[in-house]
Amino acid sequence: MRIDVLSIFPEYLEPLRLSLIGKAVTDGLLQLTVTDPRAFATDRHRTVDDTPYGGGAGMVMKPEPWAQALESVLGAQDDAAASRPVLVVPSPAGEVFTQEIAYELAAEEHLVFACGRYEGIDERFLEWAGREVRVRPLSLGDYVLNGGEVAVLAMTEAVTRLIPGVIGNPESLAEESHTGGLLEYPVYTKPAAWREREVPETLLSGHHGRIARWRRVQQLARTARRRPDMVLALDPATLDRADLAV
Ligand SMILES: NC(=O)c1ccno1
Repeated sequence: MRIDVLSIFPEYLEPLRLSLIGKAVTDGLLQLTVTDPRAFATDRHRTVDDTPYGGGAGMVMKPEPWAQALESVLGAQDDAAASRPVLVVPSPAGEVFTQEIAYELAAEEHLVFACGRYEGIDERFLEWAGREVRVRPLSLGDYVLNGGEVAVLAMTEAVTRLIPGVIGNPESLAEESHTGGLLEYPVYTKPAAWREREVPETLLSGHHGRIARWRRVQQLARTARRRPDMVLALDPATLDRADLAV
């Protein structure tokens, strides 16, 4: 997978060089670049924003530096790419990013993230880009950040960890929250007794069937308590008779 990030604060993306994502790059599982649209601003002050037409507070990012920054990374892509890249635009006005979308994006060959700032990027840039790429405004949630960089860090981690070979043990992906429509069960490790608190005895039983059942019940109960919306969205076909007895 190739990921290109467009940001006027490239240093914000340095954490992507660390840990599992950094290792995915060194292992050749991920190509990662960061491009600053300010490099394509032609005036003496390298201006990338201006006042909004129609008035209003704040500044809007000018389309031309973004268009040239996008052209520079599309020009560098492997022409053999089977499908058009996805341009993810982090925005509070976007579709809410979910684990399901993370899996969708992890299946793509080429992602470009455009980290807008201020009041956003001139809409004509997104319309123009739509000729070459699939534009996808995405939001981390119903709140507003100062820019897209923090969202890109989160989305990039959520996506790249799903790329085969990035996570050491792919089985650990199978029982995570939001996989299968439920939140994950509580986890425990040594010591068995800690500050007068014991590990649930089922987990010490060695009885795999009982342990699996206990975990499933915990998932259902935790999801019902914390995210009743997810329970309502469950596909009844994924529930078995024992689940309905919870
Ligand atoms: N909610 C978000 O993802 C966001 C991105 C930029 N500002 O807010």
